[in-house]
Amino acid sequence: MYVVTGEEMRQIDRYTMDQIGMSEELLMENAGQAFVRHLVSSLSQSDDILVLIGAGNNGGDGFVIARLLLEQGFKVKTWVIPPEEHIKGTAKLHMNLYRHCGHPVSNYQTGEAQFSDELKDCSVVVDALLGTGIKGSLREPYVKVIEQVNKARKRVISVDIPSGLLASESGGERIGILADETYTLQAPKLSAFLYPGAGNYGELHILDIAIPKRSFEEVSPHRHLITEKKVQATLPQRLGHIHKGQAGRALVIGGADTMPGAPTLTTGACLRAGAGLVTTVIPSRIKYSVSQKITESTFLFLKDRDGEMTKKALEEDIPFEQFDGIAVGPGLGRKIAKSVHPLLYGFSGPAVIDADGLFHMSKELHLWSEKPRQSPTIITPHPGEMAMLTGCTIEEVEKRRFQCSREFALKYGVYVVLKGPFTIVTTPKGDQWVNTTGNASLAKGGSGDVLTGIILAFLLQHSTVTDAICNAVHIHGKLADKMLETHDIISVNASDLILTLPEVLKSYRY
Ligand SMILES: NC(=O)C1=CN([C@@H]2O[C@H](COP(=O)(O)OP(=O)(O)OC[C@H]3O[C@@H](n4cnc5c(N)ncnc54)[C@H](O)[C@@H]3O)[C@@H](O)[C@H]2O)[C@H](O)CC1
Ligand SMILES: [K+]
Repeated sequence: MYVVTGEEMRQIDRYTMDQIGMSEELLMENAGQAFVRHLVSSLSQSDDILVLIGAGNNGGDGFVIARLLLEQGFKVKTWVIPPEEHIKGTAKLHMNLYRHCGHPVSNYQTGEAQFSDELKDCSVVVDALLGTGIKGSLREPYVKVIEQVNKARKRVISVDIPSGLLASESGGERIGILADETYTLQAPKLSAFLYPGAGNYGELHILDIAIPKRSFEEVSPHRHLITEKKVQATLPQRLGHIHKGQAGRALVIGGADTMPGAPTLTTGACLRAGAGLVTTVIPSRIKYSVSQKITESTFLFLKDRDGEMTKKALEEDIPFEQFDGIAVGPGLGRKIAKSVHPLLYGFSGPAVIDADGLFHMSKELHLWSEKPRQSPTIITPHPGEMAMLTGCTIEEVEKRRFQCSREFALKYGVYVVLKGPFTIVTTPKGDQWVNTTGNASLAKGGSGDVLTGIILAFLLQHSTVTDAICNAVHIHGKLADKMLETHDIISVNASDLILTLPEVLKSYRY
């Protein structure tokens, strides 16, 4: 499943029409058919449905939807919002088809007062005002109508995208329909995953309107959705004759006097996610508090200063060659200078850099561009850490989540896991994967440490790095979703996620 910009969707449509030979009329009919097929089970014959039609092809979809609903006996009022003569091309063709069936159209331009009354009295609004063709700031009469719809607090269902939003941008101050559900056509658009606009989408559904795979392959968008099906098919298997060394020897480096919990969580998650052996490297001074909490890992206690492991101890006292993969950073501390590149450069396995590890990395980026690692490096920044790494503000990172992480991944040859609602995984070649699991309970200290542990464990058990990371991100979100079945959203702790791993992983087995 691809994730596309408005421009890519236009190219895909063009290819489908010009090269495959499917007409726009057919695609529009398919869009309306698919929309109605999915919607009818949640509608009742007593619903009063208002279909709002704009000037472009999104409005054309609206005419198909209105016709099909009327033919099935639903009560539908169809409102054309711009002057009717603005409706052209394929949308006009479907308007005529609708009219030829004997169905009536109301015009907002001549019936504003009646529109307000009907909006007040309806139970469902179908938003077919504007789709991916919108440019620049929203013009009248759309601004007024959208504000009115948002105030009316009806069940609102948007066609393709909530009208007013741009397909590829985050929304910001834009006025847009606040939908309860959005039925997007064939492939989700970027703005479905970029806040604040993503909040306008409501529940996102993806409709198959029969655009062939070939059209997508020709345009080849580099973004994909992480799907449950793919995760299920690629989760690590454990063979009967395997021994613990073959399930991956993991090294977790982190912790400081003020942060003993972070490496504890990473280690716990790494064990629960299947690593065969885990060694936790922490400063001597927290050895009792951490080792008491983890039964199954072994430890290396390093010399510390000001409660943190020293640069010298990190570089000289760890037998890196004994391990298959590393996670460095959780609770590592920032008080004294450390360097991540020399630790990892000669290491032959995958390495995950998180939290304070990213802080130290941000001070030595020249090293990473001069000497990229041969083995996979995975960084797991939240937007604040991404801002630190790129020199952008957090707002800029949030607005340009896809671009920002891709630019960084390409420049430094690393995998980037940009965390947040809809975490984006980017490969060093620039392919991107968007995650849709998880919820706001993860906005709590420690949840990132758990993710790092799962990523490390999966890296040691999967045959491809991208699958390992995508599956870890997906399962981590799923843990939070599972927790909400029994816990309130504000009271899920990071350690609860680790306890939920066995049940969630089991539910993914065939
Ligand atoms: N994806 C597909 O395969 C299919 C998509 N369909 C639908 O088509 C729309 C895109 O249609 P398009 O005609 O390009 O654009 P819109 O309907 O979004 O609107 C264009 C319309 O809006 C006016 N306009 C532009 N900018 C503004 C603005 N800032 N303020 C007000 N008005 C604006 C412009 O003048 C045009 O008149 C897609 O989303 C799908 O819903 C096909 O139906 C099936 C195939
Ligand atoms: K719309």
